[in-house]
Amino acid sequence: MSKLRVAVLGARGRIGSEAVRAVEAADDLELVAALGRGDKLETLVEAGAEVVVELTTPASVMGNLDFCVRHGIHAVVGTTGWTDERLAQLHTSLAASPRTGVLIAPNFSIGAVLTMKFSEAAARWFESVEVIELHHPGKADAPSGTAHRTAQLIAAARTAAGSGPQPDATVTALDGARGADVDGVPVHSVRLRGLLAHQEVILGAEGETLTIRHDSLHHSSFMPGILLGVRRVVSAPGLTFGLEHFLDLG
Ligand SMILES: NC(=O)C1=CN([C@@H]2O[C@H](COP(=O)(O)OP(=O)(O)OC[C@H]3O[C@@H](n4cnc5c(N)ncnc54)[C@H](OP(=O)(O)O)[C@@H]3O)[C@@H](O)[C@H]2O)C=CC1
Ligand SMILES: O=C(O)C1=N[C@H](C(=O)O)C[C@H](O)C1
Repeated sequence: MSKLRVAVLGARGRIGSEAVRAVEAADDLELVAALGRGDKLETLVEAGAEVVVELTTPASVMGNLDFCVRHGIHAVVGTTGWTDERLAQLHTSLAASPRTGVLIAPNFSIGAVLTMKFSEAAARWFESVEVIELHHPGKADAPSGTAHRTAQLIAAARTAAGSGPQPDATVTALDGARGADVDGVPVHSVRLRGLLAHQEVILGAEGETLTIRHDSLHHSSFMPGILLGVRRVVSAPGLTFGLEHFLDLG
């Protein structure tokens, strides 16, 4: 059986360099290009890449995806910074290339995907909920894409359940003390030497709290999800948002 031809964009970065090693180690995949900033995207076409793994920066991802989609190259995207406007732009590009698949995964680790699922399921049962994400100090964006998505899912679940606004009697606060407001859910970002990628969702009701915590201790935690995405995206045309759509979570 022929191997799937895979390229990595952001190949010299923290997660990109790990992805290069993971693709090289997979028997059914062939690494045909490993590009960093300044390298020509045309190399992807010359190398015959069928799938690109996009792990760059929010400033680069849209241009890279536009090129891939125009050339019918499927993409597995871990880069953060997704807004409704950006997703709408991507939908428009994909409409002109209907056989191309793009997976955007706010987080490729199974534990993080489950954290989002569990938080969404728990949200309706608790009056209060806050998200704390903790990352290495080299991270460019805050809050993390995972925390943003988690808060959106929690907020949607609360709305669907008819939950009211969260109790909070704060009258005065220093700027930032109550975190960022994502659809009514406070999200707090910690940047600390020694950490990699961690998240806690704390839910509270009268007399009890529930804490759902996930820790990525090494970039290897993201690799099974990236490889699954690469193998599945070739037969999933259009936009898939979230790795959970490629997992059988019951
Ligand atoms: N979904 C998930 O599970 C995960 C997502 N991420 C996300 O992935 C992204 C990268 O994270 P991380 O590896 O830590 O960041 P790094 O800064 O370590 O890596 C990004 C790399 O992309 C390169 N780059 C920038 N622009 C381009 C371009 N146009 N073409 C090719 N390469 C480019 C950078 O080069 P230079 O250094 O020269 O600027 C750098 O080497 C972030 O958005 C992060 O949040 C990270 C981990 C897991
Ligand atoms: O930059 C990182 O490191 C990570 N980015 C993603 C995010 O913003 O959620 C995924 C994971 O948290 C690691």
